[in-house]
Parts: sequence; C-alpha cells; structure tokens
Amino acid sequence: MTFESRPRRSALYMPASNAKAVEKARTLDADVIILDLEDAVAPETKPAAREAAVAAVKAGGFGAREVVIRVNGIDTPWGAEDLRAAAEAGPDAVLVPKVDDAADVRLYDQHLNAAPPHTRLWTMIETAKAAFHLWEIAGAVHGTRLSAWVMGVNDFAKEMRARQTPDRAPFLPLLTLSVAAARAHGLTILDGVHNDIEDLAALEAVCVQGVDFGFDGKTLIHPKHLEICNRVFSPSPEDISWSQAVIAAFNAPENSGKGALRVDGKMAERLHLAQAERLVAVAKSIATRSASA
Ligand SMILES: CC(C)(COP(=O)(O)OP(=O)(O)OC[C@H]1O[C@@H](n2cnc3c(N)ncnc32)[C@H](O)[C@@H]1OP(=O)(O)O)[C@@H](O)C(=O)NCCC(=O)NCCSC(=O)C[C@H](O)C(=O)O
Ligand SMILES: [Mg+2]
Repeated sequence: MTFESRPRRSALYMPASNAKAVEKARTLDADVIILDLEDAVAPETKPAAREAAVAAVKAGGFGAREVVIRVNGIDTPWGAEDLRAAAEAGPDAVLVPKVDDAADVRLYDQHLNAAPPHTRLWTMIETAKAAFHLWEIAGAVHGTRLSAWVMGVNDFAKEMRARQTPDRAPFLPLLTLSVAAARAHGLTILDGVHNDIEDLAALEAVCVQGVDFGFDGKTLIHPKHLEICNRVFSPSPEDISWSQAVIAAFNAPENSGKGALRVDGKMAERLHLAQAERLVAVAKSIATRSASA
C-alpha cells in the first residue's frame, strides 16, 4: 500500500520580510515553513520580501522542514513576479491564495512551468466561490503540480461575514467537504490558523477538532503554537499500540482469510488494518524526522 506518510503536522507562516523570524525558523520544530509574501507583508515591503524569500530558499539550512513560498494572487501587482521568482528559487511548494476554481489551479500551474520538478503547487481554500467548486479544484490534481490544500479560515470568514466562534460552527460544512474532496483526490490538507496567540487551551481544542476532521496538520502563526500542534497531530502511544496489535492480528497465520477479528476487545476489520498501517507509517516518519532534527 502506498500513501503519503511525510509528517505535515505543523506549518508555520512568517512574513518573508521578517529576517529574524526566517532565521529562527531554521531551528523551530515545524514540519513546514511558509514564507509569506501575501497578507503578512505590507505593499511597500513586497519586493524586498520576495527577494528575501528567494534568498532564504537558496541559502537552505532548513533541515528536514519543507519550505513553501506563499505568493500574492496573480490578479495583484506582485503575483506574476512572485510566481516567476518562486519558480526560479525552487522551494518544496508554492502556495497560491484565493483559488476559486480548477481553471485558477491550471493557470497557476502554468506559471510554475519553469520550476524544478520537485516544486509542488499548494492552494489556499478560502473563498466563497471555492466552496462551490471543491470537487473540481481537487480534481485539478491530475496533470498539474497540485498536491496540497491549506484552509484559509480568516479570508473565508471575511467573505462570509461570519464570526470565528470557538466551536467553528460556521465553517464545519466547508471543513468537512474540503477534507472529503482532498481525500478523494489524494491531496494533503492542512487546517487554518488559530489567531489567538496566547489562548493555548483554545488552540489545543481546535487542534483536536482538526484531527477529528481528518486534517493532516494545521497552519500556525506563532512558534508558541508548535508544541501543542505537533503533539495533537502525532499518533498517540495508545493509537500506535492498538495499530500494531491490529497489524499483528491480521498477520497471524490462524487469522488468514478472516475479514473481522477481535483485538483487545474491539472489532477490527480489514479497513482498520489499512488505517493501522497508515498510522504506523506516519508514526515512523515522525520518529525519523525527530531523530534528524
Ligand atoms: C502575530 C505576530 C505579528 C506576533 O508578533 P510578535 O508579538 O512580535 O511576536 P513575539 O514577540 O511573541 O515573538 C517571540 C519570538 O518569536 C518570533 N516569532 C514570532 N512569530 C514568528 C513566526 N510566525 N515565525 C517565526 N518566528 C516567529 C519572534 O521573532 C520572536 O523571536 P525572538 O525575538 O528571537 O524571541 C507574529 O507572530 C507573526 O508575524 N506571525 C505570522 C503572521 C503571518 O505570517 N500571517 C500570514 C498567515 S495567516 C493567514 O493569512 C491565513 C489565511 O490566509 C487565512 O485567510 O486564514
Ligand atoms: Mg487568506
């Protein structure tokens, strides 16, 4: 069985113009670093931020962390040059904002023609229009570099004029359908940011909610959020030991040909075996990642 087991529990945004934050990112326990050129950067600083992002990618030093550049939209004064520069720098991925439909994905993909093959296309899901084109946007994975979605709950709330309540009730349909569309097309999907820097209990609650939804990880805006996010999005010791027991049970010769088993007092079917194999693979990649940090 093949599946993406690379950990993407935490993806930390920072303004690419903030040299101190970018330097700090090389030491932080984030699976993904997102060098932002879009909303975190003021218009007058955008060209300098672009240069800084390119220089940071070229300089490297991020270890096992994936490095992503988030560009400005193609309909802005900076988008085309951001895309050209990002393609030339060749980060792990280029994250594009405010995608409305599959045509947008294909357009951005064309702008990355000159990028090296390892550079993937990630898109934000954050517009009201996108909410009605999730299936088509995810389907654009075929024939393009698209490989991941990132939820942009701040922009979505702005467009909807919705309030960001602690239970995120206004966004539950979008979050569920986005995970379903992403899974159906084999995309990685990361949850949106938690804006309150200091309320770590609320952060933990939304991380748990993100895991419950099936997200692979969460985007973050502050290093303080990393420990909680990494912990919550890692398989727990109990999950790992249950998964190992399920794998062992299905591998036992006496169980060959059986579809359903009792494991530690619970029913396990072959669909649980597939889940268990994935969870153990994810746990192994997290352990490998931690050992190399
Ligand atoms: C939100 C912040 C502006 C807060 O900044 P500040 O109050 O200055 O932070 P601290 O003083 O607490 O910082 C302590 C140290 O940590 C470093 N730091 C802070 N934030 C980051 C970061 N994101 N990455 C790396 N390092 C960081 C500081 O440099 C301090 O270091 P030291 O002095 O050595 O102790 C700030 O946190 C920030 O800019 N965050 C990121 C904002 C951002 O990128 N926003 C864009 C993405 S969110 C979004 O747009 C989502 C989506 O599109 C949607 O629509 O929802
Ligand atoms: Mg946004």
